[in-house]
Amino acid sequence: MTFGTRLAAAVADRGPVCVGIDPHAHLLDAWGLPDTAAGAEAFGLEVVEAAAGRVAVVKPQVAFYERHGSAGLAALEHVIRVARAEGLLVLADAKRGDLGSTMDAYAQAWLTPGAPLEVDAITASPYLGLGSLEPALSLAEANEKGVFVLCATSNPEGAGLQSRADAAGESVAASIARGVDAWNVDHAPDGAGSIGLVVGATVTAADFGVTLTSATPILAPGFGHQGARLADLRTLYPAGTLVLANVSRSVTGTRDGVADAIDAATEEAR
Ligand SMILES: O=c1ccn([C@@H]2O[C@H](COP(=O)(O)O)[C@@H](O)[C@H]2O)c(=O)[nH]1
Repeated sequence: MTFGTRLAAAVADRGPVCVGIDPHAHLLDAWGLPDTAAGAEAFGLEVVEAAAGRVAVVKPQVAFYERHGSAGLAALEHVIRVARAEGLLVLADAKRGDLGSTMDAYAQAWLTPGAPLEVDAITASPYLGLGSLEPALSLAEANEKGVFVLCATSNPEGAGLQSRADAAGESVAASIARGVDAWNVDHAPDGAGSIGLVVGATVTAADFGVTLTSATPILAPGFGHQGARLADLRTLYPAGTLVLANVSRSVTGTRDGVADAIDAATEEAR
């Protein structure tokens, strides 16, 4: 079954909340864990335990494991394995992006069955041109995986670049959205696309000239800590779009409160 179809079924079953696994040093400290690979692993496993059966997707932020070197990557591998075994879809926020032949290697690392870091989907950066991501999109399709391409990001610095328009008036973000949508229409005629866009909840897609469609799933970071409200989910994104509403710091602030915070987030999003 394609990633897009699995994602649509999981979101229909468990709702749109995606739980971010971001073991910031200050969170490890608040949880009474060491700022080490072992601490990040324990954090990740506890978040997975709380998320399992509650939400469709978890999103480990790869940077917080990479900062611990090879031990951190081993910890991430373990967290990913346990999450997938628990029936969660795992979207690795790796933001990979490079020229085609290197992009192919990134895709082999993350999107190949049996690879140590195998996940269900990754985030990717189109800064080298959307076409440079093609090897990852093709491998994702062959292996029934997904890729979420940065489009209009939630950070305040993003718009300065992403809203820049070409001579015809099309913004960078709109051109990425159009290209991803065309891929999904071509490759997923049933309408459940496996290639998504990252469109932050702190921005308005229309301000970038971006049209969101039902063919293309959306990863929406920016809820909670960055200021957007889950209660506004349906006004922020058009009806009919499959949206993953990411919450990271706002549900992992206290070690014994993660499950309750996830339940509250799910309720608010509903
Ligand atoms: O546009 C983007 C793309 C990715 N992110 C990532 O999402 C989480 C947000 O964490 P919060 O604690 O919920 O703010 C984090 O991993 C970012 O790197 C984003 O925020 N915006």
